[in-house]
Amino acid sequence: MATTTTKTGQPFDRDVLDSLLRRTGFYMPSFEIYGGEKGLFDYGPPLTALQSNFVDLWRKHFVLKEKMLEVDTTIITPEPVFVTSGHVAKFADFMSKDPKTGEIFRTDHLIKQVLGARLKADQDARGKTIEVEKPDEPQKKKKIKDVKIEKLDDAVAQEYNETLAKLDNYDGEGFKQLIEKFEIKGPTSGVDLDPPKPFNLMFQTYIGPSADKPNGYLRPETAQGQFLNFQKLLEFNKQKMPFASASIGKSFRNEISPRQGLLRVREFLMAEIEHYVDPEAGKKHDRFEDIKDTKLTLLNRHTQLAGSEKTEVMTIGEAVANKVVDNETLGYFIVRIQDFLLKLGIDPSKLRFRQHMANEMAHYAADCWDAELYGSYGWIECVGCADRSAYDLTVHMKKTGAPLVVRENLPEPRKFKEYQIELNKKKLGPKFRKDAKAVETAVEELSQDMREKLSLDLKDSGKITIDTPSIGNGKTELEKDLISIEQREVTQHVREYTPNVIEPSFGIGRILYHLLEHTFWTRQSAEATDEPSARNVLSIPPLIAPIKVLIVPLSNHADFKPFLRQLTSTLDDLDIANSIDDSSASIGKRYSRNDELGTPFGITIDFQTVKDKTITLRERDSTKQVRASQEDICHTIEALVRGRETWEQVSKRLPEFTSQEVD
Ligand SMILES: Nc1ncnc2c1ncn2[C@@H]1O[C@H](COP(=O)(O)OP(=O)(O)OP(=O)(O)O)[C@@H](O)[C@H]1O
Repeated sequence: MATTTTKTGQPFDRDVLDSLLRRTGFYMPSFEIYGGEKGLFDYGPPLTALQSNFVDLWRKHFVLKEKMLEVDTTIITPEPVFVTSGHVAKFADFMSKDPKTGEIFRTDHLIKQVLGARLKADQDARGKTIEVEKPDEPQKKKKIKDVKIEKLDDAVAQEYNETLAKLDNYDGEGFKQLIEKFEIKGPTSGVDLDPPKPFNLMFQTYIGPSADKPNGYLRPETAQGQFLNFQKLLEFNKQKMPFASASIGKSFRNEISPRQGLLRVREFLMAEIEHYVDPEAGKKHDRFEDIKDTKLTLLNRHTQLAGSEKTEVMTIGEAVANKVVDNETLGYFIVRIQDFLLKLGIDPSKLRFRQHMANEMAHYAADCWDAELYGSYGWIECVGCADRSAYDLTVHMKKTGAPLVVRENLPEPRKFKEYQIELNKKKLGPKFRKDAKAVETAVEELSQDMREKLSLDLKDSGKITIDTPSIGNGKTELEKDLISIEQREVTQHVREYTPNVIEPSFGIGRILYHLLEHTFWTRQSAEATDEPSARNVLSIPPLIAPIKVLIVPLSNHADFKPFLRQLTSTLDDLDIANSIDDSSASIGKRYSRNDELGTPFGITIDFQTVKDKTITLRERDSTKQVRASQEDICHTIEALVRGRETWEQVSKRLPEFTSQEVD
């Protein structure tokens, strides 16, 4: 477990938070009464409400503010879509099997765990001090290093750290070599592991009753559904570029070994944006100027490749100008992601953006940064922000023929020279028969540079050789009676291009779990009660707290009932989630239970209320209270929940109320 502290500087204890979350019904293992199923969790009322508030905030922050086109596409996806997108071939993690115990591990996680444990043992051995008596001064004790067998050679420890810093950069062969080099064995058996094998993470399924073999998948991301609707969305946007689509929905990944609670699950809610941008305009962003001075904590790929995790703080303006971040649009979204996470209540000191290393990125991606959050599981990717170039739209267009392109009328006709190819189809068909189409496609895909080179070859030798990976030995020869390549002047009135895509991709469960870790702390000064958990607090910001106000009557006295009814109905009318606790527990205990649920405000109704219609308002983190009329308190709560006023401002404006009875 990584070391982390709460906002008050106390060591964070994951077991305490976990037991709080389970006891108060934030989440529970799915199918628990059937024994449960790894990597599947149900959210109870507090976490479901928190998730809804997250989604609401996300829609306001991104979809509404950025005028995105939100879509809701299907989860069940026919196989050809994921064959074309490359997921069937490549959406895999490497797994290592222990031949003796049958246990299966995700290879990179196993290596990380083993090297991490060795480094920890090394640190313990180096840092541990034992006390020995100096023979000449028996009364004085001297601290010496306890050199244990676990202590690593300096060079080895450094190599371990360097390997861990760039672990995401390895593939199957690389992992195999690491396992051999570092002598990593089955953790329980101690025997050699089978060589790492790729395991595709998609769940396969049968669509319809007549399928005799699996013919579909549950989507592992929402992105493809958005890409396939590109043409319709562009039309909806009146052909105007740039624009973005967005989608919030469930995704599914058959994770090899889901062992990190809510962080690695097999079914999870994602929120994804696909922002389409003209690559020729340098991926500039209209509002970059507004955010260019925002500071970010960045861990770039060069630092990681040098075996270090040292971050640097710089403005996004500097990062883009120095090409640390590839372009303005990518930079704009990195800043908007940071703004969102901070609004949510993420601790800024536990947020960094890490750049992907070359091998870690999909081969088509131009640049990719993950928002990583720090917690008891170490640094964890919670939002990916990738420049996917034109890859997805291009492959789907090639496969289906659908014009997933932008066509723009040029203000002035554009004249330029290009190499054009003509094939003699009368001869091509009979010569290549079933392969003729593949040859034609390979020719059409030749770049202008290649066409120029081949036109010279054709002139010199009367024939050319092109790459045709799906035919014979992968090369095809074409003689000049089959093909001609000429440079011609072209006048263009309409420009046609495939947009590039910048994709911020949020895993909602991972962010929510970190929010809970970041906002959890234990109150030291509370009164002792007979509940062991009484002092735990979740300081979830009012904006997204599941319930905003708890209403507590001093007792069950009938005189309090009309006030309860009136208050709850006023708060309901203001759209402020509230609950009533009229149980017989002491007011202090009732508030403590709600501090654990992250409820930011509490209202007490007491005999003073009956006399003068005033009520008290308590703030969760400070436990301070103010007293005012019902109307004033309800509007104050509204201002606090909508972020129009802070508690500091309220506590200066309204008279403080002190009562031993309440906290
Ligand atoms: N198994 C999972 N459980 C929960 N959230 C997930 C899971 N896999 C991915 N996510 C979330 O979806 C986001 C986008 O997915 P992406 O494909 O970039 O993740 P990834 O790189 O595959 O993650 P990892 O390397 O941790 O498996 C991640 O940032 C994360 O928040």
